[in-house]
Amino acid sequence: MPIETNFQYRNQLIQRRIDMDLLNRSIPGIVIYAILWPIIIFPVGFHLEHWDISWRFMIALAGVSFLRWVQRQLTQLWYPYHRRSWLIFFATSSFVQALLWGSLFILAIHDPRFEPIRFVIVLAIGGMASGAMSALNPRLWVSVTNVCLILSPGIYASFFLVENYSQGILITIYLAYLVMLSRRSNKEYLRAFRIESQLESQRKELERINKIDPLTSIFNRGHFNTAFEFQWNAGIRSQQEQSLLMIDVDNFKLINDQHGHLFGDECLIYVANSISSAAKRKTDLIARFGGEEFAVLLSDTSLDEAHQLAETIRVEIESKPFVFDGIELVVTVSIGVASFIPSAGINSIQLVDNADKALYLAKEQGRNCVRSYLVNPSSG
Ligand SMILES: Nc1nc2c(ncn2[C@@H]2O[C@H](COP(=O)(O)OP(=O)(O)OP(=O)(O)O)[C@@H](O)[C@H]2O)c(=O)[nH]1
Repeated sequence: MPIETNFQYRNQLIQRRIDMDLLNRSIPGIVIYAILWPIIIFPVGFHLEHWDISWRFMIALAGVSFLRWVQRQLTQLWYPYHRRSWLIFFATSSFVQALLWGSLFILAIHDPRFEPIRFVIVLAIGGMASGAMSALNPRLWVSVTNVCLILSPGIYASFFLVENYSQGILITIYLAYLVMLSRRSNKEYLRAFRIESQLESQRKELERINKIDPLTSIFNRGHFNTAFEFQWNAGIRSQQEQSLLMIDVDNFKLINDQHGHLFGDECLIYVANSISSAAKRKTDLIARFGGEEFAVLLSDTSLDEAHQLAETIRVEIESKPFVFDGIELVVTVSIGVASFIPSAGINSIQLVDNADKALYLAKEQGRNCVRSYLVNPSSG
């Protein structure tokens, strides 16, 4: 993936995670915003005396909560296709609900009909503002706007409708305190989030390093063993033939001795690349098995097909001289091939043993050749 696309993708994942945190943290609010009003008015019988305003607020608050609940249910279908409209709907619906409570705040402060429930409304609004601040914190603009919409109508009513300045100042200080707190917790949230993402990418990198041979950048033996075991067991179910190539560089000790270890290392990289360019199927598992030995596991491949591929690899390596540091060298490999249809009675190690035996035969019979393990391997 190009760096820019990778960055965009990572950024998308981060935005998605933040939005889902926002959604999940706001779920309790969906219920609380809707049920708080009936809890306040029913016990004191406010709805009997002022049924008109009571029912209007009840329907409005429950309606917005219902829409927010519907959005939550549709998130899986909606969010991936149109994140922007999802976020706008989320913010608008929570702002409308905050504004409804803000209007109740004005009424509680200056409308005499609200006298019996004034204290409870103020208490509920104070709690709700601080709850909204922490729940909506993943997006600072959503939490700050929400808190402002809940509390600023109370500030307006205190200063301009009932001229209770100390009350107005108190609510203003409370609002400023919540905004400051909101900024701080948002910073902490993002910091924790960044640390978590860094740890996650470090974990993935470690996992990758654990699987990869640092010299040749193909899989190492540890990963090969795990993947081989997995593929073998899958083969027992599917009854697909599994073939294994064991590839060994010929006279590699001599190459090292004559041209040095650095040259030898580059030579191993060259061989690994040549094998990778010949064994192209996504299911081919290529690994460095040991020093100058490589293994290729081919699933759903017969012995004949594996032998052909081994021959292609051998010819490919032999035909293009390896050049490093001005030195040109013809490198050759010997390859042992073995094949099995996995069954519960056969240990996967048997396939490795057979491929090793065939490799040994190839070395014995002059190197730079391919030998297959048959019932009688010498007939390969
Ligand atoms: N440069 C380098 N050499 C390595 C590495 N791993 C193993 N070797 C060397 O590979 C050589 C393998 O030698 P041998 O096992 O005798 O095999 P060979 O010389 O290839 O002989 P045949 O396999 O019989 O053709 C040893 O000298 C190891 O030190 C490595 O990562 N880099």
